[in-house]
Amino acid sequence: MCASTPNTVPEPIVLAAIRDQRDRILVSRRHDHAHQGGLWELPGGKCEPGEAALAALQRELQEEVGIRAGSVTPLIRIPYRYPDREVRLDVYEVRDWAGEPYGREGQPLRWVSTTELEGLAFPPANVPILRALQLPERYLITPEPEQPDTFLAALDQALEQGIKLVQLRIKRTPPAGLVEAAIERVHRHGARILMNTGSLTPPPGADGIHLTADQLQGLKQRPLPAQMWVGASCHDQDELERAAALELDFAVYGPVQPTSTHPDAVPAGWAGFAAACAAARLPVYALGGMHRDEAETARQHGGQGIAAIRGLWPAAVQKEER
Ligand SMILES: Nc1nc2c([nH]c(=O)n2[C@@H]2O[C@H](COP(=O)(O)OP(=O)(O)OP(=O)(O)O)[C@@H](O)[C@H]2O)c(=O)[nH]1
Ligand SMILES: [Mg+2]
Repeated sequence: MCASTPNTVPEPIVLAAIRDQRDRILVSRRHDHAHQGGLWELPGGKCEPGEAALAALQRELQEEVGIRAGSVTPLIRIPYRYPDREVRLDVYEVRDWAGEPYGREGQPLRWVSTTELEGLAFPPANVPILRALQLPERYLITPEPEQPDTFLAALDQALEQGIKLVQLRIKRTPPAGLVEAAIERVHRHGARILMNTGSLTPPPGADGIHLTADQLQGLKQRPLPAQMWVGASCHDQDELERAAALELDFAVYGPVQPTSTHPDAVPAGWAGFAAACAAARLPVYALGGMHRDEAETARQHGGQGIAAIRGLWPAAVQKEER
């Protein structure tokens, strides 16, 4: 439900990220006189008192763009405080619908790729929503590279299986040429690669960095420009808040389930993960004991998807390396 009693802020808003088969998103332009007027937006609006979120979404879609949504899945929830109002944006992904969208209130509509979204002016609350639209459901973290050939073969296999975001996690000196070869392979598959090596400066060609929780603590500002991506590992609400305050692109949160790599850590469970995501102001991946097919579960709990080493690294090679 998106009901609110008179004294509970923020105001619940439902938004639709309508995605067509070419992976384009439908955006509309807000009327000049509206709150955040003149900016681009996702269709949607305020829940009426007592109205369930999905009912509100269907009503807003009918009123604003004249369609009826088919399958609807949660994408992200963003709490945001404007100087004059506080909102909670619940964004749902809509991949099929009945009717042909048109601006029923006379507003201009456009279908744009997730890259083109970057060039449009949206209300500031939408920044993490745009990132959520660009991020995949699975985030592969690589095991420490040992044998370059075996490592690169496994990486190829993971990419062939559809991995679109890779964290190259290297804690020791890597074999010569391995980083360059990994970057080349990732890009060949149209995927992105973030470095987790302790350095805040990515090597040429890499798409950004992934910060450890310790690195996150030490930072006063976002370490890279907006066109590169910065993710961070978080274990509690304070760290998630810090990652959002530094305007990072996403976080991983865990452990969500028990994991052999951190046997002493108390898992948050899915309920704990859901609570963390609900308060976070950026996309969050579930980490710790995740299996490849749990991305949907993570989504249902308000997450972006799953992050994993073992769960996403090709099994055959994992066995060889043991
Ligand atoms: N629809 C929409 N609203 C957004 C977005 N981002 C964002 O911060 N908002 C804020 O969410 C609030 C709700 O927006 P709305 O104006 O669409 O509400 P509504 O359709 O019920 O309109 P109404 O008040 O004319 O009935 C506004 O304060 C708006 O600034 C967005 O992407 N789409
Ligand atoms: Mg609206």
